[in-house]
Amino acid sequence: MDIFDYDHVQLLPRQCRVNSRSECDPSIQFGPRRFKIPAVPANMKTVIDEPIAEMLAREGYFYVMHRFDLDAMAFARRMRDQGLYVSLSLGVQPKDAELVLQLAQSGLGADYLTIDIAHGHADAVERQIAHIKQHLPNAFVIAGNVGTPEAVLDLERWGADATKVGIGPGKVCITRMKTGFGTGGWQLSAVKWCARVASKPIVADGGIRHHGDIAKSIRFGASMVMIGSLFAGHEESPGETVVENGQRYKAYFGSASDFNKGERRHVEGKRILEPIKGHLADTLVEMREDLQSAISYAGGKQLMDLRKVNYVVLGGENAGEHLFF
Ligand SMILES: NC(=O)C1=CN([C@@H]2O[C@H](COP(=O)(O)OP(=O)(O)OC[C@H]3O[C@@H](n4cnc5c(N)ncnc54)[C@H](OP(=O)(O)O)[C@@H]3O)[C@@H](O)[C@H]2O)C=CC1
Ligand SMILES: Nc1nc2c(ncn2[C@@H]2O[C@H](COP(=O)(O)O)[C@@H](O)[C@H]2O)c(=O)[nH]1
Repeated sequence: MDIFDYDHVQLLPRQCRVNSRSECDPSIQFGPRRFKIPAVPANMKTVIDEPIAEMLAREGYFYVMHRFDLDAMAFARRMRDQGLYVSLSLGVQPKDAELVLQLAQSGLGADYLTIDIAHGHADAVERQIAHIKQHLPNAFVIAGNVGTPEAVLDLERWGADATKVGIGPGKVCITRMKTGFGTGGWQLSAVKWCARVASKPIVADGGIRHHGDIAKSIRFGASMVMIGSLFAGHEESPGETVVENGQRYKAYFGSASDFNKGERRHVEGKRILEPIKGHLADTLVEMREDLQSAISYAGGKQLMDLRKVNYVVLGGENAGEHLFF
């Protein structure tokens, strides 16, 4: 099995087929909608809040609202009142099953539902998918997180419309250190191996440190990329603003950290500070432009042309063994 992560891989250019990068289209059809870019801010409390969700929905980006201390029904109603799509997160507790019933009975429904727990290859996820499919059959269900092809096959068989791949590669993850498990350090390979067996879209979740990592995720089979830290340090980000030595930061903490949970039980996340790098809208534009450039290097015009390029794996004893022409 090839083992590599984002920093170990570089994509190889193919002859350019456009006169301007503006001819390259990085949009993606994901479930019932098409979005400007294949990237979504992580459904974490220090990454997304209601104003950011509204902005993303209005501007043609994908969003997944977090599920912590949120009145999800009120949020869904406000989105519907503005003619915006509804994309919520769910756990696997009775209150999450109850929310599905409330969304169905109120007629609000949901366009996207993301079942998002630490160990998504679980009976509780199978039950939750079945519950959603029974009561909200039109909702596009993303389920995770998982880190193996076997898990992807099971979640798809259970009815998930997309699976989210990534156990422990996140910047505020400590799962690997606390439990010894995960895809941290080889997330891109995990995406590749999961995508090989998948018959439905894969969401690559965690470990993205540069915009080019989005193109790499697409190359290895992802259709959407979930990103926490790169989105957490903006003026609009919901985390607390902290000033240290004249530099402004936003707090970014894991959903399984004691900061999010409010208790020290099964803590698998930490808190860090992300330097504030400007406005979210500007980063989204830059991400789109960088993807347009990437598609042009791929010798293509569409996002999926990225899948056609060769790559090299740098460094290590396997260096040079992965030149696929
Ligand atoms: N991508 C990643 O690597 C990780 C992401 N996270 C994120 O943190 C948030 C909180 O996660 P989580 O604690 O799962 O959410 P929840 O607190 O909603 O827990 C989900 C349910 O699954 C149970 N559960 C959790 N982990 C396991 C496990 N390893 N084996 C069996 N049962 C388990 C929990 O019970 P009990 O608590 O009693 O065990 C609980 O009933 C989520 O958004 C999740 O995505 C968390 C860790 C890793
Ligand atoms: N192991 C943990 N993973 C977590 C926690 N909170 C969130 N996450 C995951 O991280 C990604 C974001 O990763 P990044 O590298 O882009 O910052 C997020 O989408 C979750 O899947 C946590 O407490 N522990």
